[in-house]
Amino acid sequence: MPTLGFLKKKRTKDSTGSRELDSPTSPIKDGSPITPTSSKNRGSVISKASTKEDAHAASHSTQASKAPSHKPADSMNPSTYPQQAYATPQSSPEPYQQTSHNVPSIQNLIHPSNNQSTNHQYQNQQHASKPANGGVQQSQPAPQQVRVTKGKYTLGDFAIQRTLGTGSFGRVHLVQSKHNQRFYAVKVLKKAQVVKMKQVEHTNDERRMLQQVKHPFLITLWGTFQDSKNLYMVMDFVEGGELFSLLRKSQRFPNPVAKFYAAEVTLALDYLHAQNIIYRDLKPENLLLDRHGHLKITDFGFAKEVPDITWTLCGTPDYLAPEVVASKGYNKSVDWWSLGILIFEMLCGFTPFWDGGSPMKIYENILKGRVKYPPYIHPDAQDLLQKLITPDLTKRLGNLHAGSKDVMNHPWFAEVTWERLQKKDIDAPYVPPVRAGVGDASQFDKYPEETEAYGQSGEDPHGHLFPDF
Ligand SMILES: Nc1ncnc2c1ncn2[C@@H]1O[C@H](COP(=O)(O)OP(=O)(O)OP(=O)(O)O)[C@@H](O)[C@H]1O
Repeated sequence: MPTLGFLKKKRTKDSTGSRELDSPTSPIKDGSPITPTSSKNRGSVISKASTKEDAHAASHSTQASKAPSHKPADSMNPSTYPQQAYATPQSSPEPYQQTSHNVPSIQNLIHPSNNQSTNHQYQNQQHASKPANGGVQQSQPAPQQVRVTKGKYTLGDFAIQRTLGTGSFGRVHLVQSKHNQRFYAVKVLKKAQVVKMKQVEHTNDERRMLQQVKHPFLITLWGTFQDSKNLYMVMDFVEGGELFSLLRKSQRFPNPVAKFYAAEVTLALDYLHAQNIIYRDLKPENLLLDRHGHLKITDFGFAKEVPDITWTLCGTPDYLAPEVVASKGYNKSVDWWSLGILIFEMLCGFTPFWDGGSPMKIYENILKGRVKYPPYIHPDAQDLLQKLITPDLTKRLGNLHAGSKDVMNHPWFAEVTWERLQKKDIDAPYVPPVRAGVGDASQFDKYPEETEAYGQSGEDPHGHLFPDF
């Protein structure tokens, strides 16, 4: 039975990939709903493997695995989901005051938002007109031109504030611009660490990809710079915290809530794939909530522009597609597999191949490909999941001739009005309790602060590897 302390347990990320295991209990052995730990110890597999051998070796040695563990929930009655999930979260009684916004409702998916204030910034974007085939828009066109990040910044332009999150190579800080007083998030990467972990190419890719993309559900990069030790990426500060935290507090999401987030992710994947970008690291930790409760995908550390196929082993163990685990060449199909894992995790509170926490065990399970669907999953959702979490690339939805349209046209998404969703013209099921625009970081975990000063001058042996920063 989960206790308050259990759910409150700090999720720590670390660079060694160690994980906390609360219980070796298999998630759905006895059919009882389970709840995972709130410990965010599920990091990414990071390998710059270019051959099968490299990839296998890397999967055994360099993965930084952070998987959730699971415990049986005490009482989870699906009929009480909306109230239970949001009105009485187990880990924190305060933040989830019930408002008209945070009562999840299927209506949210089909009725436009009254909140016009969220729309203005997207209304000039191009949208394909609604086809007669069930309301799914065409894949979004690639932008006419690459968005150029604004000018060059320096550390002196910002007042660095608290840490919002940490990753394998550095951390993300809340900062305030000394010029316009606005708040931003700055990702600081230690160059030596990036080089040591053979992530130079991925880091340069991350910068390039982020500069290139512009979409309502993708993070905006405003600029980059570097000093002798660190790389800096200036992004929008996304105030509502990680979807991961909300999911752990809620244990699992009601069907319409999972559908809302899955639909926003689907639009983002559709956009990325239209530009031949594979995202490769889909998971709730990388999905942030903006002040209105809409998603922003962050962390493009593994995003890759790939017109055809690629072989790199990267991602997060629980979310890896079998073709990645088996070190076969792969393409955009891996993101659709991960979307299936994400939807499963949102609906169940645990990932389908989790088993005792060992990445090797997870990989074995992925290759076996057997998924047990708990009885509370809606039949339409299960049908979609079966079509996404399939090793057969000739059957995986999203990877077929019609691409993302097959996913968007699936019956589980039937009530989604994609054009309105794209314009954020549909109320989110949960609005984070933040004070907008004032640097309110209350939705983020607290981390020990960096002790080494930024902005040091001196020897810079790695600077030449990052010419675009
Ligand atoms: N733009 C942002 N606004 C607010 N918080 C952010 C933003 N970007 C990142 N964060 C926070 O910082 C955390 C780490 O960011 P990110 O995942 O980009 O780092 P990373 O070093 O690539 O991590 P990992 O090692 O898991 O890949 C995120 O999980 C999130 O909590």
